[in-house]
Amino acid sequence: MDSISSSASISTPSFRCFDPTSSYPDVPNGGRHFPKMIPTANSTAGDNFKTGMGTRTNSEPKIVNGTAGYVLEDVPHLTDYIPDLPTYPNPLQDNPSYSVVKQYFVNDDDTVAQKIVGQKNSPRGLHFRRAGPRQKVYFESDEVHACIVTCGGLCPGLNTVIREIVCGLYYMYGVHKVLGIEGGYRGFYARNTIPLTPKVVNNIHKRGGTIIGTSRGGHDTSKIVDSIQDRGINQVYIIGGDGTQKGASVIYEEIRRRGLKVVVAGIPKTIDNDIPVIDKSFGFDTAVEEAQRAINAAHVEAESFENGVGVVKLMGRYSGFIAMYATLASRDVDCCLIPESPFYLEGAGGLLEYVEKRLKEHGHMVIVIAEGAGQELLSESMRNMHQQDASGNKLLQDVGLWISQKIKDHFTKQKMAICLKYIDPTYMIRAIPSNASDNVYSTLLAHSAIHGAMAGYTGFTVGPVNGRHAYIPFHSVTEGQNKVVITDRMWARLLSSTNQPSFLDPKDVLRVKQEDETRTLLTGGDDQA
Ligand SMILES: Nc1ncnc2c1ncn2[C@@H]1O[C@H](COP(=O)(O)OP(=O)(O)OP(=O)(O)O)[C@@H](O)[C@H]1O
Ligand SMILES: O=P(O)(O)OC[C@H]1O[C@](O)(CO)[C@@H](O)[C@@H]1O
Ligand SMILES: [Mg+2]
Repeated sequence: MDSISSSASISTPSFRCFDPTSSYPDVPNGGRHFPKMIPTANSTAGDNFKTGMGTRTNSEPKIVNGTAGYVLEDVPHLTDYIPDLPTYPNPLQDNPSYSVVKQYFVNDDDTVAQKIVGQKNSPRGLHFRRAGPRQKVYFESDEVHACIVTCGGLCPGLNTVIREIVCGLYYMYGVHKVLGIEGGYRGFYARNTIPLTPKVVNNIHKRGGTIIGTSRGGHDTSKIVDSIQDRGINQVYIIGGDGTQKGASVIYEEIRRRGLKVVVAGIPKTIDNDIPVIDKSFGFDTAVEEAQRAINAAHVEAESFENGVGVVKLMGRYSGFIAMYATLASRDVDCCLIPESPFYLEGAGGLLEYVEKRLKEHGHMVIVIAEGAGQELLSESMRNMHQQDASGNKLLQDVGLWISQKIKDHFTKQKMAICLKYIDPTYMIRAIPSNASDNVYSTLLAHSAIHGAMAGYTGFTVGPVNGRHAYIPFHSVTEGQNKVVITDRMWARLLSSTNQPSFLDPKDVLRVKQEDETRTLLTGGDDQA
């Protein structure tokens, strides 16, 4: 990367740090004491955010500009705020399994492009630091005290990620101290910890759920970092969705503010596949596969009865990827409804007209609906717009029940007998163990996170970008949401496979296209294949 010049916005140390284990009576914090910090000249840079300890300062994004429109969105490193840290040779170089690999270590300058489709004169665009083992590490094996926490909803593969962090640290880096934090973020200060060894985690990948438990809500940054500091933890692996990664980001900022040699590594989890930048989230494939079983049941029921209608509700709060992929894979679905594509019931081109047409032509039909679809149509009485869960996520009404009732009411009025079966497999598709490909994917995620942490990178989420694993700054994955783009080819494929109406008039199509163009310009990413 000789041609690359650093821009002025590269973050520089905000604090000089002292021994994290010592305490100073002159730094009060609710009766506890933290290592003394000396703010440096640029410690006021960045945006302010509030936590339990008052107004704090966010570190700035690390942006590196190169030639021909090359931009690197880099991740923080411990040496950004703790200069002169000693380094050690990577123990992997003596590992018999890995020493045979030609060029095992990743070149420090390697980056991964977010946009891989280009034209002759198009700018090179956004890049992320390539994940993988480095020649030098910033921790000695017996110095590492790692912890793992899982937050948010369940997802197939959670146990595999936990297993592979424990085994990877143990077998690749000789790290023997790993703690499981019980019950999500609040577990740091309100629950017990579980020592995790390769023996404890040996068989857990065959089970659904998470052996260390999870929760929503309960994110008290100060208490979490106090607990990290008190326990002498110096590598924090945080597995969770968009909310969790936001939580990880503020934990990282607080750790940095205190000047601690503690890395924070996020592993993105969400069966909804709604985390931006990364290709796909782990557990998604498994969930889609399981959803097929529900669709299959709905189809068998529907085709066995006169005017049979099968309705299947699948997860997907804001993003309809599970519904879209399950529909495309199944080929038995006549209509797929997702949050990104508004629809209407009555009148010409509406859903009820389509159901009637389909029943008259085929005698049966299957509808797949994502839980977040059509929420705006639910009547006021059914809506609970202001209800939220413990993490502040909007609570949704059961759109599957609602749409089933609307279809029944319509055909009662038409005096046409139908036989409707509603299947709600919601939790079944996320409470199962991961399939083979998600197991392998989860293993790679865990390994990428470990390599990054050992190499001193921090404040990052790991994930594949165009097939290559990369370290991605938290803000890149928390500032947006991955959604089905209904003007891209994948949704068109779906429409052509189901033959359903698009429910859009030409004006809507134009508006949606314009929104998508703005999105592509802002993110610099490619359209959905
Ligand atoms: N803005 C935020 N700042 C700090 N912590 C947050 C924030 N949003 C959510 N969290 C914390 O992250 C944890 C998980 O959040 P949430 O319940 O939204 O699940 P998630 O990680 O988004 O996963 P899922 O995909 O299941 O929704 C909770 O403990 C919550 O308190
Ligand atoms: O009932 P819970 O645990 O809040 O989870 C439901 C939500 O979790 C998700 O699966 C995301 O993890 C959403 O699709 C769904 O709305
Ligand atoms: Mg979420």
